[in-house]
Amino acid sequence: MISVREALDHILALSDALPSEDIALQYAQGRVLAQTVTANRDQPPFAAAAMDGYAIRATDLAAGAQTWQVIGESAAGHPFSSPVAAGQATRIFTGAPLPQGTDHVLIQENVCAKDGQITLIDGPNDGAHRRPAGGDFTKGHQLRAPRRLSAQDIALLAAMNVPRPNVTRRPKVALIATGDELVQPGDAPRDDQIIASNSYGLAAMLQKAGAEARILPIARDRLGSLAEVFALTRDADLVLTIGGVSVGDYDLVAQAAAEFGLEQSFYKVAMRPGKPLMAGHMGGRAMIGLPGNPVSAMVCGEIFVVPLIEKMLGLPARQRAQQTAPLAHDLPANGAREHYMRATLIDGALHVATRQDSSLLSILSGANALAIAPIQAPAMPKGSEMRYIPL
Ligand SMILES: Nc1nc2c(c(=O)[nH]1)N[C@H]1C(S)=C(S)[C@@H](COP(=O)(O)OP(=O)(O)OC[C@H]3O[C@@H](n4cnc5c(N)ncnc54)[C@H](O)[C@@H]3O)O[C@H]1N2
Ligand code: MOO
Repeated sequence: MISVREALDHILALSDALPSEDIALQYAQGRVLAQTVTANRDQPPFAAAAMDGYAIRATDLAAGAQTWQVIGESAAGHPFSSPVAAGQATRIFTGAPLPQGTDHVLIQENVCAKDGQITLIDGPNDGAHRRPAGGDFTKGHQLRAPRRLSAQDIALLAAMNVPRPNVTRRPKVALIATGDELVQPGDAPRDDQIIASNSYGLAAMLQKAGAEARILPIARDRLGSLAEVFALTRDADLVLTIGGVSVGDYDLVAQAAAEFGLEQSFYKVAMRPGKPLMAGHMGGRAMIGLPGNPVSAMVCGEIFVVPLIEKMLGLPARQRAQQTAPLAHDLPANGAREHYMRATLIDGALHVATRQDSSLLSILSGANALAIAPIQAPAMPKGSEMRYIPL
C-alpha cells in the first residue's frame, strides 16, 4: 500500500491542464482564467465627481472665495466641454467628468444656489470629492491567470472592457456506478436493492470544483456490462468508477478496465476510508476507480479527485488545504492507515464522530470537517492539536 501523498502524486500525474476557450463574461463565474487579462483603458477614464454638487477650482477656496457664478452643468454621459475659470462653477453630478480647470466639488448641502450663483453656507469643505482618472486601475492593470473567477473578478473584467475572457475548458468527468444491487434514485427499489447515491454526491462535488459531470448508466457486475458502459466514455477527460475495486468475486472493475486499456499506476492506499483506490491511464484519459462504500467514495473524491480537477483547470497541483484545531475530547490511537474521520468543528474545537463506518452517509452529511489521524498515531488527549480538512 502506498501513502495518501504518493497516491495523490500518481493521480495528479494523470493529466495536465486542459485547453482553453473564450466564453461570455456572463457565464464566467467559477471558471478558471487561462490567460492573464490586461486593461486597455484607465478607470475612470477621466477625473470625476464623487458627489452631487458644484465643480470649482480648489484655489478659489484657498483664497477665501464665498460665491461662484454657475456657468453650466456636467452630468454622467453629458460632460461640460468648456474651461471653467476662477470664480466660476458648474453644476455637477456623481460620476460626471470634472470640467477643465476644476478639481474640487462643493457638495450641494454646503451651498445656497440662487439666481445663477452659489454661496457657501456653513459646513465642512474638507474633501475634494474628486475621483482621479485611473484611480481604480490604469491601462496595463492585470488580472493574472490562473485564477478562479469570482463575482467580484467578473465585475472587474467588465469594467476592464473584457467581454470574453479566456478560461480553461471544464474537465468532462464520466461517473460510472457499478453493482448488481444498485438502482437510480426515484426508482422503486426491492428490499434487497440499494440506491446509487455515490454518483450524485460526486457529481455535485466535482461540478462545484469546476467539472462537467455526466452520470452514465449503472454497470452491472459482469465484464460485458462494464465494457458497454466504458464504451460510452470516449469523450471524457476523466473516467470515475464507483465500487467493484475490492477483492470479492464480483469486483471486476480492474479486469474490465485492463481489457479497455488501463495502465494502472497504483492500487491500494494506506488510508481509511478508501483503501482499495486505484488509478491509471485508460486509452488517453485519466481513470480513477473509487471504492464503493459511500463515504469512501466521497472522501476519495475530496482528497484525490478535486485536486486532479483543479490541476486539469490549470490551477496549482496541490493537496487539499489543511488547518489545525484542538480536539474537544480524547481520541483513541490510530491503526495502520491514515484515518480521515468525519468531524464537526464547533466553536473552534473538533468533535470527531464516534461512528466512522464507511457506509454512514448520515454522519458525513452532519460533518463539516475531515479530521486526520496519522498512521499509528498514539491516543490523543482532549485539547491536542489535530489537522483537518474543512468540508
Ligand atoms: N476481504 C476484504 N474485503 C474488503 C476489503 C478488503 O481489503 N478485504 N476492503 C474493504 C474496503 S476498505 C472497502 S472500501 C470495500 C470496497 O469495496 P468495493 O469498492 O468493491 O465496493 P462494492 O463491494 O462494490 O460496494 C461496497 C458497498 O458500497 C455500496 N455501493 C457501491 N456502489 C454504490 C453506489 N454507487 N452508491 C451507493 N452505495 C454503493 C455497495 O452496495 C456495498 O454496500 O470493500 C471492503 N471489503
Ligand atoms: O477503506 Mo474502506 O474505504 O474502509 O471503507
